[in-house]
Amino acid sequence: MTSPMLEDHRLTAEQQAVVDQSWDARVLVTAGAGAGKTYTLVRRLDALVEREQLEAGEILVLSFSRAAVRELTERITRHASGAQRVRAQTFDGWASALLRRAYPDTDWGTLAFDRRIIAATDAIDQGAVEVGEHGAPAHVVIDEVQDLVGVRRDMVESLLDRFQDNCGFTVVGDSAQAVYGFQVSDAQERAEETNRFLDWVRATFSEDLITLHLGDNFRARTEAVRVALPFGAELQRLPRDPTEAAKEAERIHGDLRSLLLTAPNFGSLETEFVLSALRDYPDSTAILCRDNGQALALSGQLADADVPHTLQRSARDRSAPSWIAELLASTAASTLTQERFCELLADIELPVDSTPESLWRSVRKVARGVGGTVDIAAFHRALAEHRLPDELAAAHPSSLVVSTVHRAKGLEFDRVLVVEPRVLKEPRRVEKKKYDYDPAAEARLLYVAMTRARDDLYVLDAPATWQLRKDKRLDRWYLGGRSSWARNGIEMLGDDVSHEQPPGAEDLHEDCAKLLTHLRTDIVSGCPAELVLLHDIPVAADQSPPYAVVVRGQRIAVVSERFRTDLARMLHRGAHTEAQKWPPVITGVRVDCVESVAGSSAVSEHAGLGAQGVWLAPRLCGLGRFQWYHDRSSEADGIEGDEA
Ligand SMILES: Nc1ncnc2c1ncn2[C@@H]1O[C@H](COP(=O)(O)OP(=O)(O)OP(=O)(O)O)[C@@H](O)[C@H]1O
Repeated sequence: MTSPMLEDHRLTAEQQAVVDQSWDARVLVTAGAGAGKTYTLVRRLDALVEREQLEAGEILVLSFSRAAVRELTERITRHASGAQRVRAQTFDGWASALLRRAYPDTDWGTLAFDRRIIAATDAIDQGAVEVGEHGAPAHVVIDEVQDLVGVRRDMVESLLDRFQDNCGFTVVGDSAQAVYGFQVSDAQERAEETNRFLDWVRATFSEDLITLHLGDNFRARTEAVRVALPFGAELQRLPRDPTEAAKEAERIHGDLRSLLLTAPNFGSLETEFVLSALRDYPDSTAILCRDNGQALALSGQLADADVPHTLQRSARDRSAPSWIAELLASTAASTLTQERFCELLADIELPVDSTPESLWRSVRKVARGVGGTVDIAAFHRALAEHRLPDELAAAHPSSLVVSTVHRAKGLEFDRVLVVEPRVLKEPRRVEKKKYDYDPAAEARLLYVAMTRARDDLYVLDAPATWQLRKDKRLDRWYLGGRSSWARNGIEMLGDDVSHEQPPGAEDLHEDCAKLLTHLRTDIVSGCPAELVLLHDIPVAADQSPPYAVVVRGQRIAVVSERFRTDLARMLHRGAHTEAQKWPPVITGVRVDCVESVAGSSAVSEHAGLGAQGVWLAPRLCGLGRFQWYHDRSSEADGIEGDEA
């Protein structure tokens, strides 16, 4: 998505002013969309290392999402010179690493994300940062501060507060792009969160805070994609009073929507002409949706029409690329030198845009061995504990991405198709004029969507999604039907495939090594898959029976306990006399990628894969559709009519 940005740009005077501040300066940078905030940050990192002589480890770079961190890391690799070793991390990634270092005996992996952040805030207050590997930071850089709300805001405030005597910072944000307020569930608290971090920075560091603004827009290369930019300033200035702000935001949303509807209409994904226009485009395209239900529906339509694309994952959905398992399985050594590491990678297919050297740098961040080597046991542990550096764990996007606007924040594409937004309705008066949606969030989302394009902005017909709903208990979308109890499909998530054993190990007749070769060589992203019921006996009282993951008639994995439990909860209809029925086949599933999995060496050895304790497994995505009859020709009846 950002690959065209290989060139180094000449900084504007405003950008240069950010870069030129000394290491101990407290700098707040505000700017609209596409003003070059992230780009300027990378150049600032260079200056901090080269001119201000800070060590890479003394600079803490934090951002909200893995996509943003990947973006920052890619830009550091491309544009930075001195700052090559500076490491950007998500707030959650940094907090987890801090806790593991400070309290190595606690199993932090079992704690919910927000609880970990709260524990990390406590750890900061107890002095855990100072005693860590790099000690107190000399400079903290934070991108996207507008999304710093709730417990994460508390954590960063504690951090800056604690080190304020001897630490500079550069915080960068655009309040017009604050779209993660929903992390705070209470509506009143959420309204109070808007601009709260920025207000805190201004109040706490009022004496020497340097406030700078970037006024240009460099992303938009055509007039057509600049239409939304003037609304940035209006969104930044929303009134403080919640009722007034809601009214104003509703007006802005209406204006943005009208403008979008004047953009060329791309049509509907049901038209062959539209599908081929997506297939044949050589540069990057994003289809931006209001919610994941729309994204699932559109991605399903593209998959049915064989249009290659990626469904953008959630920021928390981490997967480890397949080269890691292949590398670890290819050596019995306990440490690797850079030379040996690169030599082993020569025979392994690597992700686009990465080199053995860039991967070496990333791996060394979590598996530093003595004498400049990589420690294999530490690398294995990082893989098993899901704490690979963010840039390794983020999925590499394809040239066509279907994403929610939330997941596309901070990214840019040559061509953007925004799904036609709904008209915001008058507030329902049920609860004293309270809105059942957040008008300011809706307006900001539309602004973010309309400012992602470099060249072309289109409006895309909204797909029919009335049957798609979210099961909040499970945090999954499902395909409903006319009756409220209808359940005709289930959203596939990243951890729906069992990682307990290597694929095939549960079946004594299967040759696991052969199956892994099949996964490595024949299974590609986007492969259609189905889930096939293995037998009718539930694995446990609260779980469904097991399902096999089948691609082109071959079983390549089995589903996880999480999937079986969620399916059982989704299909359970309370006390009734009939025996629970399970869909014999679930179709419409796709392979998102083939990923690396770390497990016990005894398990891998037992499966005939050697003692390294690593293997490959498919990762699934898409909307699985329940086929209640073995006869596939009755698929349509199954989807609409047969409520489980
Ligand atoms: N001085 C410059 N001259 C030319 N292009 C620039 C300059 N600064 C940044 N750019 C380019 O402008 C585009 C937008 O920059 P960037 O993504 O850093 O903006 P941003 O403010 O972080 O965007 P947003 O907040 O909307 O995500 C990038 O392609 C970047 O390479």
